[in-house]
Amino acid sequence: MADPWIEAYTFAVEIAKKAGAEIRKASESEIKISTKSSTVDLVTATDVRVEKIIIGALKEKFGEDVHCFIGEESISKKGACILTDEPTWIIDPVDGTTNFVHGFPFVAVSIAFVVKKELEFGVVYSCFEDKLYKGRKGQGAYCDEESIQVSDNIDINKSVIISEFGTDRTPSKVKKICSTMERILKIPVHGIRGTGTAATNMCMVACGAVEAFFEIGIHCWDVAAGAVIVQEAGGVVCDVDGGPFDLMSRRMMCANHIDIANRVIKEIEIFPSERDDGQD
Ligand SMILES: O=P(O)(O)O[C@H]1[C@H](O)[C@@H](O)[C@H](O)[C@@H](O)[C@@H]1O
Ligand SMILES: [Mg+2]
Repeated sequence: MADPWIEAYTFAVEIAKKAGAEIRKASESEIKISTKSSTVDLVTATDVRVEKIIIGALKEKFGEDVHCFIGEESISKKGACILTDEPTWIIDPVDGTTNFVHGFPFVAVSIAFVVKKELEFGVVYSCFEDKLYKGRKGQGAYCDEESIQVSDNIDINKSVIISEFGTDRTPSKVKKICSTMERILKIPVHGIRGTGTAATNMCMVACGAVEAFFEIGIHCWDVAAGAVIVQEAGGVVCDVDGGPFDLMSRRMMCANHIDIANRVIKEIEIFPSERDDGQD
């Protein structure tokens, strides 16, 4: 059967690259910064503008009301995001806004497409590295035109794990994150890393540079595209308690192998995080 979403997939790649070029250009001028949920949750005029460019281009290509959209910058103004069975684009125009503001060169455009609540494809463009990662359900994962696979190492003592501190500085949460990091270091693992963008972190798992990445407090737009890419590269995506991955839960673990995921999960001190869809 012909792929019903091939045109959307191809266009997502095109528009991610265009968006990335806008971000690179914007990094050469003064960056206008504001804050969202906390004083360290940054947003710039570029985040808002690039999201408008992406959604505008998708509407022009596929029709104004044909698809639904969950975009980081449009949703954060409206509140909860509701995922329906309709074809839905999930967009993070600038994943790694703090990096963008500081000139730390890991910033990604993340675009995913979901139909009947199932991820169809994901595109992550790491725009300063000029690397385009993509994954299409059942058709593999690629970095530029090269097929990518997760690491085949299943020895936790020889692994590198990614996690992030996020933007919520509630003391009890920060304590749990630090304690989790300490427990993972003591396994011991070869190291803990973090690029400051969830989308890129997931691509690091997908291409075998690290064994696992997890975070509590991320949003659906940070991880939707990366989730398809990791799965299509042969990895696993699940909840931080080992249960099924839930796009709206703000919790995500991905790994090259379920055994690595489960070993790391043993050390994670879970803390509560409000869901993206506002449900309990
Ligand atoms: O840069 P944004 O799009 O805000 O996303 C980041 C997120 O806010 C942080 O919680 C994570 O730690 C980063 O890895 C993000 O990807
Ligand atoms: Mg993000």
